[in-house]
Amino acid sequence: MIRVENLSYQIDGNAILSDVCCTIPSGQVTALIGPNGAGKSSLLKLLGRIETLQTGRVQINGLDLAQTHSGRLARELSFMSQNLAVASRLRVRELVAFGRWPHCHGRPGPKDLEICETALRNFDLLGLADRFLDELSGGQAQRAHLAMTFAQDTPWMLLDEPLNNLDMAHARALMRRLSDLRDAGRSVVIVLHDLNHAAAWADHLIAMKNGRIVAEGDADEVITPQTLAALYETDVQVLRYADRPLVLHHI
Ligand SMILES: Nc1ncnc2c1ncn2[C@@H]1O[C@H](COP(=O)(O)OP(=O)(O)OP(=O)(O)O)[C@@H](O)[C@H]1O
Repeated sequence: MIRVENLSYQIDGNAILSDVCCTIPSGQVTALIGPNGAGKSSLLKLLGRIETLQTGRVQINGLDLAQTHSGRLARELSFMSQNLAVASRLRVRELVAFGRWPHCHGRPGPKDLEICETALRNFDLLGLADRFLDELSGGQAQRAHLAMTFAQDTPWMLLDEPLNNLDMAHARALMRRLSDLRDAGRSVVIVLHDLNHAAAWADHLIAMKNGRIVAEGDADEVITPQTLAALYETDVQVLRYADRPLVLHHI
């Protein structure tokens, strides 16, 4: 599990996260939801040690985040950012191979090559493997970064809005793949704006607003008209489909 204790975070004196406490269960898909600016990415970046902890403590499977060696951490968790920094003269295959760095330190063996090939195949990238990253569409680039993250093959995956730019078929395929990983014992923390993907696939949801957690639980506990109206300050209808909440918010 990830245990978050009394996490507060400021930028230039402004409170971004205030006294966040939560337990993120292992072996589940946990979705972070909430309006723009709620603090979801900030929390995820602190969990992935992309940003440095200021106040509070985080333990990941018993490892103290602040004390863990970078090499060890990179074998425990992978992180995919919302903002993809694309190094243009890199080919897709080379980007995906970077995912193996924590395991092989630049000297890939047969197992590393096989994992990269599987990641390329799983994200529909075999035909694009030798393309430069700046020759890809937005969704193809997103899939290339996802393939790199999958190739890292860690017990925990932290993904910030991974559905960005993905068409509906690739979005559903990704969520299915995450669900399969969960069934194989992996743990996923995912920032999602699409509440129906959260309702359909997440085992646990954490709703954030103004740098605080305002609701937590399974989809039936969190995806309610009352909670969503308070969270997003807009009217929302919640129906049911396939025994899950279905959110209507587009008209
Ligand atoms: N580098 C920065 N400098 C100043 N303020 C920042 C910086 N990064 C984030 N913030 C602020 O921190 C708050 C939380 O941002 P964060 O990106 O964590 O929200 P979010 O819930 O992920 O939002 P979104 O859904 O829009 O991606 C926002 O008010 C944002 O303006």
